[in-house]
Amino acid sequence: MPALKIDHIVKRHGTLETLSDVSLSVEAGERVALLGHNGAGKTTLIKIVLGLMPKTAGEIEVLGHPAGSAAARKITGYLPESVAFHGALTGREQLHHFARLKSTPTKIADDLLERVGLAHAADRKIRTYSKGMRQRIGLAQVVLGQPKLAILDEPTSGLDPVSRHEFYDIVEELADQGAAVLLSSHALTELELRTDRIAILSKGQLVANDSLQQLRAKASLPIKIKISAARDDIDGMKEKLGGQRVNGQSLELVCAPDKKMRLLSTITGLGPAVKDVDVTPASLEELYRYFSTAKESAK
Ligand SMILES: Nc1ncnc2c1ncn2[C@@H]1O[C@H](COP(=O)(O)OP(=O)(O)OP(=O)(O)O)[C@@H](O)[C@H]1O
Repeated sequence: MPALKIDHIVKRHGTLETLSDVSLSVEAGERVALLGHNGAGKTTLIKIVLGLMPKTAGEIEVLGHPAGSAAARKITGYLPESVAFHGALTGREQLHHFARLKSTPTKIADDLLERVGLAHAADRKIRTYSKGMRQRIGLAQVVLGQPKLAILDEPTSGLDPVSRHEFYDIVEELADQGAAVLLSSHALTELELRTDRIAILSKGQLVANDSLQQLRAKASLPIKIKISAARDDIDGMKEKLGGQRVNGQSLELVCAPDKKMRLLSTITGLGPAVKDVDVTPASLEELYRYFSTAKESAK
């Protein structure tokens, strides 16, 4: 049984259909990124999963429990996009409060403050915290309940690169402990390595739902190959291989994925004339653009 099963969900606001027949599952231990333009329907879907907004049609289950039921809420952790805490409480007091609500020993909350890098500020009022520090309290609050499903809405917006990295380490630990993670974000580059599957919503429809590797195979977007020449014979190399000359000593080629191995074998055949080769497959950003616009251009 998947930890989260979203089955043919439809949401209408009056005549406006914001989710059209969306189906998506997340397994225990899996990290799924939910992507989409502004207004694509991500927050609407998340609110329905949490039971905060009624659906028009379809079913959602969290480990077999209906979305929004007490049993589903008990095993779900949620970090909203703009997390708000009581500014007059210290980080420790706030987390102890959550621990009591979740019937968890406060010692675990203290350990988590350390884990999210807030031990030094634990006894300061939250109103003195930066956005990143508040996000860390938010993540600690999610981890505290040992959720079976963690839903993180734009969790890293406003975080610096180091904090983002540490944030994803904790998300990974959560998944390693068996939680299913559904994470909405616009920060595509960081998601490439830190999620197992990518789901793309476009105008309320799920237009992609696969691993990065599978999405690359389906889109079959061109691959970039950059060759650095060992000697000053880049023009000779360009004559043999084609492509564009860049930065004096390098050549950039673009090829279809199924032509890659043949081209690489031609390049290695040039022997010591080639100093280095970089192969860059389609990035998540390029795939995202491809899948979120493919539907529109097909119309
Ligand atoms: N209560 C509501 N009444 C009417 N329309 C709504 C309501 N809530 C959301 N919508 C519409 O539903 C669509 C999806 O909105 P949603 O907030 O889910 O998008 P999103 O993908 O989360 O966008 P963002 O990345 O900007 O947060 C938008 O067109 C929005 O205007």
